[in-house]
Amino acid sequence: MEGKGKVNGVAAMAACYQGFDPAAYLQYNYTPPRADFERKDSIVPWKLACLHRAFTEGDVRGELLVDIGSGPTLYQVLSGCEVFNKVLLTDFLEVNRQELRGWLEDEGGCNLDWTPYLQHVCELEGRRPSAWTEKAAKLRQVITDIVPVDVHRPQPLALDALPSEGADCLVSCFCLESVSPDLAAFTRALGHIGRLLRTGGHLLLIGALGESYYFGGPGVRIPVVPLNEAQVCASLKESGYTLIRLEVYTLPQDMRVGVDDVSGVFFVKAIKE
Ligand SMILES: Nc1ncnc2c1ncn2[C@@H]1O[C@@H](CSCCNC[C@@H]2Cc3ccc([N+](=O)[O-])cc3CN2)[C@@H](O)[C@H]1O
Repeated sequence: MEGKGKVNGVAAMAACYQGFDPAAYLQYNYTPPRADFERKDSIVPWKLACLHRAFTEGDVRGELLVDIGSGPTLYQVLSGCEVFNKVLLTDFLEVNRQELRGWLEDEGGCNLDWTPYLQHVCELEGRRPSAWTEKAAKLRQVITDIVPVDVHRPQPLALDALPSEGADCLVSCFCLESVSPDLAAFTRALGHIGRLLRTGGHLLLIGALGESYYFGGPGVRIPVVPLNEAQVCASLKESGYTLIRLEVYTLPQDMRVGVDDVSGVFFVKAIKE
């Protein structure tokens, strides 16, 4: 029964994603108030600070960074692009891969202006905000490809997508809990992506706490497995990671804008044993 339930749950989830609307999703989550660089308690600056610290504190190094479930967003790799000379972006939907290619090709074909994000991360790096053009060029230089991914497959990427030794670092933001029908599927997915990571490589994981649904577009209600910190830590341990740091952001009331029922956001830095 569990096997049958597993297939139906994952297939049903994939069906939900057919209505995903990148432009709406970006509007819901990556514009003010959730992305307000003037507000100390806005969510996006908190996420960017976690990622900046994690990538620059000296233990994360190597050749290849893979972003699992990039969606239509780039913020996940704005710090990592200064540390790795190869960045692989991945997503399940062609509409999201197309959104990312639109930015990469720099012909105005994308639905969000990433300039304020680039400027903010430059400031975190002690650079002038006007260095954002150099950061954009750096990012366009290190992104090697934008490929399909399915975290429910034991091999989430095509076999030729990675070198045999695997990735040196994985980053994944708001993906696993949003594509898993239940906690067991979330934990299995963590294990699947772990197989893409070399032993001793780092996992940087951002996700939602207490989220049971979100809107991936007007009227596109997508179920999410609600997680708490203890479940995240237990799933990491069960999937072969050692936790280095867990940080939690609790949403202020005015960050609850009706596009989901998220109560908090977690940031995890872990290492694959
Ligand atoms: N089987 C699969 N394998 C890999 N990726 C898959 C699969 N299926 C769908 N995908 C891919 O995964 C998806 C990633 S976007 C998931 C959105 N997560 C929830 C949303 C995000 C969000 C953002 C910001 C804040 N905040 O507080 O600031 C809160 C929240 C909470 N709501 C999407 O790209 C899909 O294309």
